[in-house]
Amino acid sequence: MTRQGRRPLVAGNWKMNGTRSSIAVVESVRHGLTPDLAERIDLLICPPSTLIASCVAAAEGSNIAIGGQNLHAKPSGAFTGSISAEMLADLGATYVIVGHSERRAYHHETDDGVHAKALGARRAGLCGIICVGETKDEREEGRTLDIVRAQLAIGVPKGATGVDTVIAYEPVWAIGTGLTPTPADIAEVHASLREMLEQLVGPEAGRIRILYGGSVKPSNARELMSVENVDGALVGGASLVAEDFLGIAAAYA
Ligand SMILES: O=C(CO)COP(=O)(O)O
Repeated sequence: MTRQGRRPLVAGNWKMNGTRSSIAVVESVRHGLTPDLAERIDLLICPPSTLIASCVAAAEGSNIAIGGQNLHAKPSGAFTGSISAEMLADLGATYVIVGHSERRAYHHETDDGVHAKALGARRAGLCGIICVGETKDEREEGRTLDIVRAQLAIGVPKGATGVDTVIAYEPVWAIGTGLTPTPADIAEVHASLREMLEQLVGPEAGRIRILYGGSVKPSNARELMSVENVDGALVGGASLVAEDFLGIAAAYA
C-alpha cells in the first residue's frame, strides 16, 4: 500500500500521558511488531519529553522512531520551560509534532509560529509533523478547505522535503470524540492538501506524507488508511495501548 513511493507512517501522540512505567508500551510495540510489517511501514511514538530518552533506549535497534510533541523555535535562550529542536535531537528524537490543535487552542499557537517551529525542527535535523485541521464550526460553515489550505500555506517552510516534513490532517472535532469524517471527506481534504503542497514545494510534494488523525482505532484503521492520499495515521488515545497501536499498524499488514 505504499503510495507513489511514500512509506506509510503510523505515529502515536501520547499527549500528557505516561510515567516511567509507560516505557513498557514501547517494549510491547517493539516485540509485537512483525518483521514483515517493520519492513513496510515506519512507526513513531511521541511520548511526553520526560520520557523521550528512556523511550529512545527502549526502541534502540528497532524501526520505532521517537519524537517530541512540541518545540521552541529558537535553539536556546531565556525561555523558561521550553525545549528546543536541538535538545530533542540530543535525546535521540528524530521527529517532532508541530502545531497540534491542542497547542493552537490552549497555547495560542499561530500559523506563523508553526512556520518558525517547522524551521527550528529542520535546523536540528528533525522531521516536523505539521498539523492542520478545522473546528466543528468551520466545517459546518463549509470552510474546511480554506482553513486547512491557509494553515498549510503559512506553516510549511519553503523548500520542505519528504525527509524533513510530514503533514497531519486532524479535524479538531474528530480528536478524542470517536467521530471521524467520511472516507470521501478525508479524500477531498487530502487531495486539496496535496495540490496545495505542489504549489508550495513543486514536485517534492509527491514525497511528503500526509497523515490522517482523529479517533483512529484498530476497528476503523483499515478503512481510513485505504483512502486516497492518506499515508498513515497520527493516533492519540489508541497509541497508549500497545495492542491497539499495533492493531492500527496492522491496517498495513
Ligand atoms: O490528536 C490526536 C493525535 O495527535 C488524535 O487523538 P485521538 O486519536 O485520541 O482522537
